[in-house]
Amino acid sequence: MKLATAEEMRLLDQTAINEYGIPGVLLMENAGLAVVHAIKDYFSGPLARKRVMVIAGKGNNGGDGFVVARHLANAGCDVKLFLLCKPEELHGDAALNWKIARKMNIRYQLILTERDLNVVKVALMYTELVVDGIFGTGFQGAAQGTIAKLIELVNEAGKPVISIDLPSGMEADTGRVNGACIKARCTVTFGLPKIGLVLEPGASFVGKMLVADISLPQELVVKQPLRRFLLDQDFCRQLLPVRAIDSHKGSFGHVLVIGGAPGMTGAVTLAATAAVRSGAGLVTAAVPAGLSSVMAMKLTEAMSLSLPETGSGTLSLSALGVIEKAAGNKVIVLGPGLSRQQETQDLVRSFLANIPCPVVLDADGLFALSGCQDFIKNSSYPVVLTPHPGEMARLLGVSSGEIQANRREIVEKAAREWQAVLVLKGAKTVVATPEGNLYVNPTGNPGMATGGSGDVLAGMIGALLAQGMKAEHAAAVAVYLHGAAGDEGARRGSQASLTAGDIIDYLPLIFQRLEERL
Ligand SMILES: NC(=O)C1=CN([C@@H]2O[C@H](COP(=O)(O)OP(=O)(O)OC[C@H]3O[C@@H](n4cnc5c(N)ncnc54)[C@H](O)[C@@H]3O)[C@@H](O)[C@H]2O)[C@H](O)CC1
Ligand SMILES: [K+]
Repeated sequence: MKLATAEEMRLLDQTAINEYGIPGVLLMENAGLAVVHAIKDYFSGPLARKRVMVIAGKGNNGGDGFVVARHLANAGCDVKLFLLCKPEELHGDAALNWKIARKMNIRYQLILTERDLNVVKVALMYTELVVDGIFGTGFQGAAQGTIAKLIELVNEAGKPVISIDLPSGMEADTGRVNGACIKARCTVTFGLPKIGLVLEPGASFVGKMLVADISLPQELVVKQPLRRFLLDQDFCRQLLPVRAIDSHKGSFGHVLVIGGAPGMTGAVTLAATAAVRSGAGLVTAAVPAGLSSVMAMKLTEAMSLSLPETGSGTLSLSALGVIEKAAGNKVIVLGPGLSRQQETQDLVRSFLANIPCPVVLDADGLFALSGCQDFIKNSSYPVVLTPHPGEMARLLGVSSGEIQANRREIVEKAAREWQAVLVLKGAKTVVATPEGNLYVNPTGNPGMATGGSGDVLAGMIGALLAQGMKAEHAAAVAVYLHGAAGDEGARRGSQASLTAGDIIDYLPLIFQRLEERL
């Protein structure tokens, strides 16, 4: 599903109005009607005598609210309209709909100062539903003063809220919530979902997201050069490699997982097993020589390869020659359980200086990347980086908090500068590409914050890459399936008890769902 920024939505609006001659007031009417439809669904019955509060701001989001108030009044609702500005501050289509609401004698109250909030407190006690038309895509920064206090009152009252276009108090383009924000039961967004609705923390204020058609010409929406997408099953289904009837092992590529260190064989095992379970034709786990017998015990479908090791049993610099020789026609997953031993880190940097095949760089492999991101820029093979916020923070020399507060901007900028596909893990993992595409993943749950989960993802990305998928698609589909498998595991067990191995165990079921209807 395509995602839009506030500016992209405004341009769509303006083009619909200026080139197709669709009056803005018609778009507003359709927006309001879509919200009324959601209200009817909420009450699942006639609206007569239902007590509904409509809170309207001074922009067109408020204008949508006036349309809602009008239709609810017509349906016999007991509507209370609260306006958060002086009527003379309204303009355009919002002012027009305000005048109509006034002509219909819809009761209203101006909420201009904190003193006026007492009326809101009483109304909240009696209302059955609140409609939030305070702020939409025009909102920036943080709600202040009386409006901030009003939002807090609404949230404290605990009554169900339907938000118009966006929960008021969050930013459309980032999902940032810098202060008070409406906690909605449902958000009716118009035309296309705004990016902020699917990024944390904003996504947690949205409730159920409904995308309403407000009669923007579909051909206009389709031809818009929008490059951000919310991942879904259909998107992944159409990208999954088809397994031709006359396929053989070689048809589905070879993943070479390189990593492991004393006491850290589990990471390589998980990555290799996940690659097998994600459709790779062949998988090899390349580990320090001292661990190869352990790996041979732990792996069945995957092969193991002994590499030269340091005195402390980690991969040595002299493994580079073996790796480069083995790299032909493979995809390398470099990092699981690698360790941060100095010589092993030097090995990674030497490898990155002359990348011999598509590579997924994860975990301690990312640790070595710090300071030599430029190596990647010159790679003639695709590179996928899979940092969690802490690893990204170290690569950029900022705090994890800084990363989490600016996930989208940071990941898009880094993908462009480093010329790599960047998977920034965390709640609502985002995948960014050097060309400026962005994929937001809705699957996954906090139970997946468990040791080995990242190794599984790295192996899955490697497997889809090995099957010939474009790097950005391999990363996006793997992220979606990884989260879906984790959701299945949490649903059938619990988030707390979910293990990385569980994620692998549910991959067959998740792939089966994708393969249906192929
Ligand atoms: N195609 C569509 O998507 C349509 C959308 N519609 C609705 O229009 C709004 C966008 O309207 P706009 O007037 O541009 O912005 P808002 O209503 O969000 O107005 C916000 C208002 O508040 C001011 N403001 C911004 N930040 C703050 C702040 N931190 N504190 C206080 N005030 C703030 C800002 O200056 C604006 O004036 C969209 O969301 C839809 O609901 C159309 O109705 C139909 C087509
Ligand atoms: K709103």
